[in-house]
Amino acid sequence: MTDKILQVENLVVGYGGRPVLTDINVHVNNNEVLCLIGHNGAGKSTLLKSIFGLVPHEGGRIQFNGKPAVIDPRAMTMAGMSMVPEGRGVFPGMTVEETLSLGMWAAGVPENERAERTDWVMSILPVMKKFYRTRAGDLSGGQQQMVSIGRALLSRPRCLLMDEPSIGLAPKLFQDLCGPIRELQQKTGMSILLVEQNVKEALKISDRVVVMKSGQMTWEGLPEELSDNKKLMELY
Ligand SMILES: Nc1ncnc2c1ncn2[C@@H]1O[C@H](COP(=O)(O)OP(=O)(O)OP(=O)(O)O)[C@@H](O)[C@H]1O
Repeated sequence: MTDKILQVENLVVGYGGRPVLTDINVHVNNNEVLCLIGHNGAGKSTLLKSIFGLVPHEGGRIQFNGKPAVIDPRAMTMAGMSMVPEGRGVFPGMTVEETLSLGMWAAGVPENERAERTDWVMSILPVMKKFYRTRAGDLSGGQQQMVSIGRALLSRPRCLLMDEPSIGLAPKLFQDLCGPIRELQQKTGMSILLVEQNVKEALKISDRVVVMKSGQMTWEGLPEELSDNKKLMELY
């Protein structure tokens, strides 16, 4: 087993011929939380989408668990990757129970394992039990975010991609979510690639940080190196 669960080399991605990621090199180790930060439009979401097979790349390569990644999110899920998309991606008309069932179907979880998987996710995010039969559209932003994270965990990923989970959440709610996520990551040895604008909270649960600017990686280091706001400003 390689110590790098994910390796991205010389990645080039664009939309309609316009380059967005020009030469990205980044890796995620087994059992670590890597925080990816950068200003709006730097290309963070595009990077996550290309890693998860939602957006094709024009150059470079992505290796996941020692194998080339494919441009097929379902295949990537089967291979052990999962994504919490920006904006949560829950269907307002579906209850939490239905959302999780659909998620398990999409992730190819065998029918006889689905009850146990649901129980496992509920044990990580127990507050979800309270709104299990509520339609996602009737939930608060924080509750919807929990559903989105719960759904991503159902496949028991080895690597979880999270795109700005704090968006639309009160800072306290995001703090409340960070604890169980870090705990789960440490318990399972899962890796997390976390894109976050709430840098202060994100750094608290991260092992390493990369900064992205205009489609390129511009800095890599430890969270404590960014505790000084001045340094952070320089890098942005
Ligand atoms: N589907 C798309 N088609 C065309 N251009 C796109 C598309 N998605 C993103 N872009 C462009 O690619 C660039 C990078 O966007 P991206 O969303 O990856 O950045 P980001 O760092 O995640 O920004 P934010 O923090 O605002 O979410 C932007 O200029 C954006 O307008």
